[in-house]
Amino acid sequence: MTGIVVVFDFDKTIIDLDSDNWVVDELGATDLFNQLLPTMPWNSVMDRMMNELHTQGKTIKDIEQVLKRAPVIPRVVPAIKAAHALGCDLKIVSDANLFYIETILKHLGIYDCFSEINTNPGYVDEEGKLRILPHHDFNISSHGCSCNVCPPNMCKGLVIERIQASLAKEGKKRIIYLGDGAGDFCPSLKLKEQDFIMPRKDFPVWKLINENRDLVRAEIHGWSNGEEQEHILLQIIKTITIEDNQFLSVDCKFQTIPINAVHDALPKALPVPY
Ligand SMILES: Cc1ncc(C[n+]2csc(CCOP(=O)(O)O)c2C)c(N)n1
Ligand SMILES: [Mg+2]
Repeated sequence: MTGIVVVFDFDKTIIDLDSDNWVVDELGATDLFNQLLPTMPWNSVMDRMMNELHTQGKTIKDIEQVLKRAPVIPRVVPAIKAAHALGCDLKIVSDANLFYIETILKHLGIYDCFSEINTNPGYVDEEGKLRILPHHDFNISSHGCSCNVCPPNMCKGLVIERIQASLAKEGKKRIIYLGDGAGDFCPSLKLKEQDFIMPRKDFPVWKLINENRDLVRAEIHGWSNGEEQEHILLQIIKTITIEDNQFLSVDCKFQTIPINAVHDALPKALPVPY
């Protein structure tokens, strides 16, 4: 374990579009979706749309097939696998829903790379209908965030604060956060000096961060495409790992390996220290 937590947004950070719009558009329900949107919160529209699609005879299988065709940002899957293999703790924080995210991550073979998915609950009910519920039930109370950007159903900043509170106990030290949307601005403000924010360039979070640079304590590293995302993420992980092991590393022919990794790789019979 590296002591690094990597937090990924999902839509437009792992896949290259908004999963809600993708499902609605691909199943031919765009017009109804657009009619409903001015009348109720996004989250409630999605639940209602799933009800409509079920009534029209669209099955969970149909929805799964559409999700499995969602375009993935190139190089993101190898980047996630590499970050996991390097010992980072990977988590998702997303305003999509659990059913969509689990279906896509399993399809891509990276579901097991993540220790946590924080999102809107999504499950198939006894009638075979997909239900989508808010992460935070705004009918009972507001989540209380005053940043003016978070949607009523989810404040990602509160999720990050909960993750931060658990880090100290687990001995983890630093967060790398990747996101694109306005909802990723609030968690950016919660990150500390030792953390890293990776906003997608020219997307809403990029604009918000640039307008509020003095409020962001974390180091900012923008990315424009999957190749850049992969390169920057792995570079940050390597830099942190080297910093943390600067007195405890050996130079091998091709790369620097932390001494504890070398130790773990040696036969157990060798005397320690060797
Ligand atoms: C005012 C307003 N307009 C639209 C939306 C909905 N919305 C926008 S981006 C997105 C995907 C987020 O997934 P991820 O967090 O994985 O990027 C969703 C569900 C909203 N909540 N508020
Ligand atoms: Mg997003």
